Amino acid sequence: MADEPTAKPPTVAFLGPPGSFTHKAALNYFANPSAHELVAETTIEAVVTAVEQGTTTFGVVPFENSSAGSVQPTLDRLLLSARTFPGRIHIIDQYYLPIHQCLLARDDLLTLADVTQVYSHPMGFSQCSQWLLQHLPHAERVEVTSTSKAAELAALNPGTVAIGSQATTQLYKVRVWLPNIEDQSDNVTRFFVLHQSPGRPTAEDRTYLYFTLDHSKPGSLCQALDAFRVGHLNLSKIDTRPSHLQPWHFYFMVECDGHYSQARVKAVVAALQSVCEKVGVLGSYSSLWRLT
Ligand SMILES: O=C(O)C(=O)C[C@]1(C(=O)O)C=C[C@@H](O)C=C1
Repeated sequence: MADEPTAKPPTVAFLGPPGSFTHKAALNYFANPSAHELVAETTIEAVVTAVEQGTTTFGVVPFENSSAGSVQPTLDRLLLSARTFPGRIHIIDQYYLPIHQCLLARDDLLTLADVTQVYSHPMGFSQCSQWLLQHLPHAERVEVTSTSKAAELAALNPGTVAIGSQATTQLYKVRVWLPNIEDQSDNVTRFFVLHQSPGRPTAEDRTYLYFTLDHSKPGSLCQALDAFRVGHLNLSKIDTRPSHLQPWHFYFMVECDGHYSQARVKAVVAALQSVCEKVGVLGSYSSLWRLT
């Protein structure tokens, strides 16, 4: 008798290659390894595309870091998705991961003076900028798509090092030369979990949304922000990103209290719609700090 086809587990796309901090966040969040298949993508944009096109069930992307700020490729790609395919992608949860950066090197590199190039993700460089100025001012910085890609390259190229996670030492031929080189020891990155269906309300939620307005009208931003004051929704984050529609035109990306399914959030979104050119909701998720 032919074997029954076994149901494939849900897939989770993450910024790869394996050994990135996003990989660690995905492993921690989807803690039961046999219930999910983790799939490495080469860029943050590719993770979002996979969720958008339904080739993966979930996606995990870095959103912001406590010392380096917002992860702009994530903001821009989420914005593009919301504008091109409104409602296709939802942020359904957040996850916080402490980030400890290591200087990673091959076994044959013995003094810092011999380092010619340092590979890392732009956020890795930003989190270690003081350390780099002090210890490797002479080395060229080469930005790559992730800290695990950096480790992979440092393993292959003599004279180079990487800034990244200790986890890469089990995957690539690099060792931890120096641990904890981040400028702030309480360095934390917040990640978003993406899915095609919205998340259910919990006891305390936050909503991430965007709007744009007439930049030539005095007080238009004030009017938009006033909708949150009137609706008693606290704001926890605000960014501006270029709209790419015309020069010097921006989208505002805002995180506020509440779940989009609640009347109080819907009322604020309706108020925004009456004063803004465009408004969109990117998702609602628990405001709980889940940290390991
Ligand atoms: O390069 C990685 O390892 C990533 O997972 C990306 C990323 C980021 O974009 O912030 C994630 C966590 C750290 O803040 C550094 C880099």
